[in-house]
Amino acid sequence: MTEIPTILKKIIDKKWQEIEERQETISIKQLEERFSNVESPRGFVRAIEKSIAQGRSAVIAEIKKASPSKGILRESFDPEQIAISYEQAGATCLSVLTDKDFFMGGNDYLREARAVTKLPVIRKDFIVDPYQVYESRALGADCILLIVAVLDDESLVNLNSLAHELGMDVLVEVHDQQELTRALPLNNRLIGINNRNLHTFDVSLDTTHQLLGSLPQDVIVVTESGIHTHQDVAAMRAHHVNSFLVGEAFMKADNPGEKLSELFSLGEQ
Ligand SMILES: O=C(O)c1ccccc1NCC(=O)[C@H](O)[C@H](O)COP(=O)(O)O
Repeated sequence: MTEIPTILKKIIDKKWQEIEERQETISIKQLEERFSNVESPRGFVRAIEKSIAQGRSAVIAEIKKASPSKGILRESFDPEQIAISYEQAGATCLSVLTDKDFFMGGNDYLREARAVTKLPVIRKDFIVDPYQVYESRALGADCILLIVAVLDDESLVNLNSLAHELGMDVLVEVHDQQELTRALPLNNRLIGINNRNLHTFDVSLDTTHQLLGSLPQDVIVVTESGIHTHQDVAAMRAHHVNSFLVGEAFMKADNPGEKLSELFSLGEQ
């Protein structure tokens, strides 16, 4: 029987094509030459540590116009305005989707959002090749996402080391025990537990609750996807999960920043 590719496989196939095309336009050497024109990374992990030390939830507020599972999330989409509203509402960091084909994102959105705030920004994309790590740094990203499900062990180690060498932080994302076992030897400070199964799109917050017991004390857990209510936030905080990556709930609100304040009551913690 022919294997039916999941959306994740389609995304990764398309990524390799995109990388090939971009390399023809601009080389790694040229990307490196751009580093001097972008501000040094802002300290993504440091900002999260600071929020947690102050007893606040560290909210990584996402800017995404669309997603494969939900289609268009927000018709009126202005990354600069959204970024400003998140910063005013007390977000700790920003997450900007740069994938164009499946999320209607863009590299310019990252540049624009970062330029109008002081917040550290993660480039939310599907990173599979060193070229994209250089590109992320040249864009001004403060952190990159590495999704364990789409990387073999060697690539995971190499991409993680390269990002750190270039001064960026890394959010290593897992969804199950097997992926977590592969992620732990990296000794990364930040581990994201994605509550969304990227093959089926099923979302369950139990994913975070179930994996928590397998994490060392010194790891900061970021719970990702499917956070919509006060109860969702409270259940995580009750288990000492204080870092949240939230997209859809904010993107569907008239005012994303107001929704952030309402969901996290940041002034009151
Ligand atoms: O969201 C999708 O449909 C999706 C499909 C395939 C790969 C990744 C996908 N999403 C990335 C994310 O996990 C979310 O953007 C992020 O965690 C925020 O989730 P949410 O708050 O549920 O928008």
